[in-house]
Amino acid sequence: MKWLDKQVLAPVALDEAPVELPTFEHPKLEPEMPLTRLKIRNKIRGYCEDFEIDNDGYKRIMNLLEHEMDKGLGKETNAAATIKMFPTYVRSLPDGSEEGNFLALDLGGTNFRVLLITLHGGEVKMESKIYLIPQYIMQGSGNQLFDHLADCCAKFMKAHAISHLSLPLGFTFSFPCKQHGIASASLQTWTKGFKCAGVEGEDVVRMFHEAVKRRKDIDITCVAILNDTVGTLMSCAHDDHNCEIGLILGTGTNACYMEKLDNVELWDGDDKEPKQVIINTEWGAFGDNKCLDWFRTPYDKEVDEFSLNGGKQVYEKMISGMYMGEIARLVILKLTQEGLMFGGEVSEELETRQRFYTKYISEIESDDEDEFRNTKQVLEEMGIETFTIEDCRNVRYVCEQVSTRAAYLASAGIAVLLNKISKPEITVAVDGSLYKFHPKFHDRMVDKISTLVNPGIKFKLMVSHDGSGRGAAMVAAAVAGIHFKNDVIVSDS
Ligand SMILES: Nc1ncnc2c1ncn2[C@@H]1O[C@H](COP(=O)(O)OP(=O)(O)OP(=O)(O)O)[C@@H](O)[C@H]1O
Repeated sequence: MKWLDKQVLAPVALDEAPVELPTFEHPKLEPEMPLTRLKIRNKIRGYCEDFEIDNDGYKRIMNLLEHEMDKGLGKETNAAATIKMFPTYVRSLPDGSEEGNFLALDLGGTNFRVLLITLHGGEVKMESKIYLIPQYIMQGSGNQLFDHLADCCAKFMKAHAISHLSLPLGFTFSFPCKQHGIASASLQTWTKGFKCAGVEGEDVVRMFHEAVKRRKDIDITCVAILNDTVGTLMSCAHDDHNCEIGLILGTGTNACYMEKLDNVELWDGDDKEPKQVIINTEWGAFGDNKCLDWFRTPYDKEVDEFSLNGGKQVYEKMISGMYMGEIARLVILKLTQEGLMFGGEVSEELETRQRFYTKYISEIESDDEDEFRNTKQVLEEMGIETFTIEDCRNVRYVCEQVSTRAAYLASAGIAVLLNKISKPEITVAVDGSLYKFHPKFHDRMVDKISTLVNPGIKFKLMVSHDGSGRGAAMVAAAVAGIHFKNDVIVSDS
């Protein structure tokens, strides 16, 4: 085993100035702790203190976010707004009586899925298959991407012996899009590692239909395009009628909510009842106008600099799974280079971009503090030859700082939406691996939202299972006219 059982202190270069005894609560300090370790912890805290934002700071972030959202909703101000607040053309929520067979596609992050969904008597049956999108396609041409999607659909339909059927399809496409109707959306900008040429500004439903036509062996009509936040909200609202917010905390982050039509100056659809529409906020772009620069750390700036979309998705880059591990890696690397961890020995893996996976943060924060079994495993995987229990404690501290800020930033966003909706009881549907697998994300969010939300609003965060598939089928059901019970579930412009 490479880690050291004994508390061997790493040789560190420290100045000899008198050290003030720390008063901080975490990491817990044993009274007999050697002074050198206190000094190291003090220094590590110094490097991490920019991740700590007090409640006044979070309230300031909320004010900024609300201001940006209002700009996004306003007719005159939308063009210059960073948060686009796209109306989705989904006007009301499912009631469980939707019926039929549907295809759904889910593209938006690490995987592409094709699903066959049956809605019947409030029950949902699903069969699905995940298909990889190779890196060369993620960053190739648009036609290549859509040909690949159509190819996966054809393979799936063949495998399920449904190639001869013409089923309605709901397409969950989780990138910032301006919708022109329920089945028409132009991509505004690629995010989350995608960069296919010739798609930005184009209608992605049209491009998908063209790819289907090019191959001639399948007949698919996309009747609805939606974002994964909308799918998440629809899927959860099927079971919980207080659900009015959809939140994604996965590769990226985004949220949608039900807004009154009166507040949506950009609305160009009909004004039938219910006078409301789901707004896809695309809040990941919050901060792209530099309004959050007052608390961004040098690590955030470096992550941005080395991303495919520099200067964009600033809020997303401080919250979501695609970036969180990388932020932690940069902090740990810096601390090691400063001689504060691992005896100053930097491994090749620690120097490699994207090598410290966000799932490591979940594993490390799940650890039993006496043993640090997961942390030791992660450090071994990171090629760290020699480390102490104190190093494990400090690595965990860094992970906690990075992930807590992410949870609190997402909480500030949710508090803004809860205050906007302002109903006595509101459920927030949440999906995404970061939220589902991080051991403390949910609890930290509940704590922080409780301190930030207006009094009199009760909220619940609820995991929404497979929203991208189920939600897409529910919207498709409404559009395809198979569901007749509701007057209007969606409306086309
Ligand atoms: N155990 C884990 N703990 C925390 N984060 C994780 C874990 N496993 C995966 N992730 C992060 O979650 C992201 C994947 O999210 P998800 O599985 O929700 O899929 P996605 O559809 O790609 O995301 P999105 O909905 O944002 O497009 C990865 O970027 C990864 O960093």
